[in-house]
Amino acid sequence: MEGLFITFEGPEGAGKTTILQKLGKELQDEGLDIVMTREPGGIRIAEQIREVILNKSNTEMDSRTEALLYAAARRQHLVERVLPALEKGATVLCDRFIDSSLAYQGFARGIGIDEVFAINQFAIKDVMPDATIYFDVPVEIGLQRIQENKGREVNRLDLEKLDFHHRVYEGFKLLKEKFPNRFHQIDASREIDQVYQAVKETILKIIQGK
Ligand SMILES: Nc1ncnc2c1ncn2[C@@H]1O[C@H](COP(=O)(O)OP(=O)(O)OP(=O)(O)O)[C@@H](O)[C@H]1O
Ligand SMILES: Cc1cn([C@H]2C[C@H](O)[C@@H](COP(=O)(O)O)O2)c(=O)[nH]c1=O
Repeated sequence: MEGLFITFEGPEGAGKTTILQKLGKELQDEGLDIVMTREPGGIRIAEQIREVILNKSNTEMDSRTEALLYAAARRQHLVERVLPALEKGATVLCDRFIDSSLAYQGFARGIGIDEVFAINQFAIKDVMPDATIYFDVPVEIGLQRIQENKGREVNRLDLEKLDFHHRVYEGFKLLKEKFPNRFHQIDASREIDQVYQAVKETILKIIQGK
């Protein structure tokens, strides 16, 4: 049996983690086989790589090193967590995946979307998401939300200049155009309950249409 691989993508503070956790739990309570996970991280080795990438003191990190570390964490997480879940027929909800690398490292860092796609092909072979829930929110609103979230630790990428975050947003816009069938855009600037309902309806349709 083959499961469904659904990724959540978008700029900082869009609400991906909050909605993924709440919806995943609700769907589990309804009896669906849901696996919730995140990138970079989700399993021990990838969490260790996450610490290296996001550590605020690693300011000297080269962009290509950064791209390779994300791809390495992705490979390990895919093999250890995502593929076994898909093989047993689960629906995997994953907080970020390859599109974040394409938007952040490929576009915003300026390495190039095609080049970053190529190193990720080495990591993921042909495993792409079945669907991507894209949380569309203006950069300033997302950044304000994370500033107001006092429980969240500020990481190295949060500290990038506003211009970088605008390029990330532009990068995601290009990806929406490149993958129109896979990307399901949600207006994430709305009240959290409205965003939640929209994401839930979208995901249920995807699961029912499987
Ligand atoms: N629609 C919303 N309206 C207002 N606040 C929101 C909304 N969605 C999420 N938040 C709040 O914004 C903050 C960031 O949310 P969350 O961590 O879910 O975003 P994220 O997309 O996972 O961010 P990042 O990728 O930067 O970690 C949290 O404090 C959360 O409670
Ligand atoms: C997977 C992935 C992530 N990033 C960036 C995006 C965020 O700034 C951090 C992850 O933090 P979060 O709070 O868990 O969202 O990493 C990236 O630049 N490239 C990637 O491939």
